[in-house]
Amino acid sequence: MKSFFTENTIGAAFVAKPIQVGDKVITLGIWDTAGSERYEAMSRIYYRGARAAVVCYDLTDSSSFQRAKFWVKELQNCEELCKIYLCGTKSDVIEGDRSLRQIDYHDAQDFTEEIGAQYFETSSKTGKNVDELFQKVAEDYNSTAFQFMTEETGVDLGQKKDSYFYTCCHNN
Ligand SMILES: Nc1nc2c(ncn2[C@@H]2O[C@H](COP(=O)(O)OP(=O)(O)OP(=O)(O)O)[C@@H](O)[C@H]2O)c(=O)[nH]1
Repeated sequence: MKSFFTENTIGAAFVAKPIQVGDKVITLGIWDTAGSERYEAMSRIYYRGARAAVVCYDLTDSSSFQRAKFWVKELQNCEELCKIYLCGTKSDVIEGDRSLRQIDYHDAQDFTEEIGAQYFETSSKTGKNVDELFQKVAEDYNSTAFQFMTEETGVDLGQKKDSYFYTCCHNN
């Protein structure tokens, strides 16, 4: 998720975010990929091998929810091990005026349950729920790291500090 007031993403932007989980520090490697169709092929490069994906949509724009569904399907088909977090953005806007909400909270939650994901509503403007979302990603990663150890022979993710994951935002 990007900082507030940004240019359109072309390709992807990367940031490393260390997060304290118990007595460990998990450093998330976050790729912020372009949400627009124009950069679809490029976005695919970044989610390969991702352990988590935050698929964002704009709570005030129903077409962005449809687009988020597209990415969810794509991730489910291509990245079996990738845990999905669905994220409705611009919660500050709908808190200011509820009539601007285009996706009902319960509909988003139902969809999230259907796909076995987790749902968050955030604001990049106020920062609301953003830390909570990344904290959850890091905690989930930490608790499944040992499971991956058995699948990836020779790679001890319990010792490895980085977990690479990506976000696909579509707020426009
Ligand atoms: N009020 C409010 N505006 C937001 C929020 N998040 C994004 N915006 C605005 O929405 C517009 C698009 O935001 P971006 O973060 O560039 O959206 P994006 O979907 O990631 O766009 P791409 O990078 O092109 O994929 C910008 O004008 C932002 O300032 C938010 O949480 N609240």
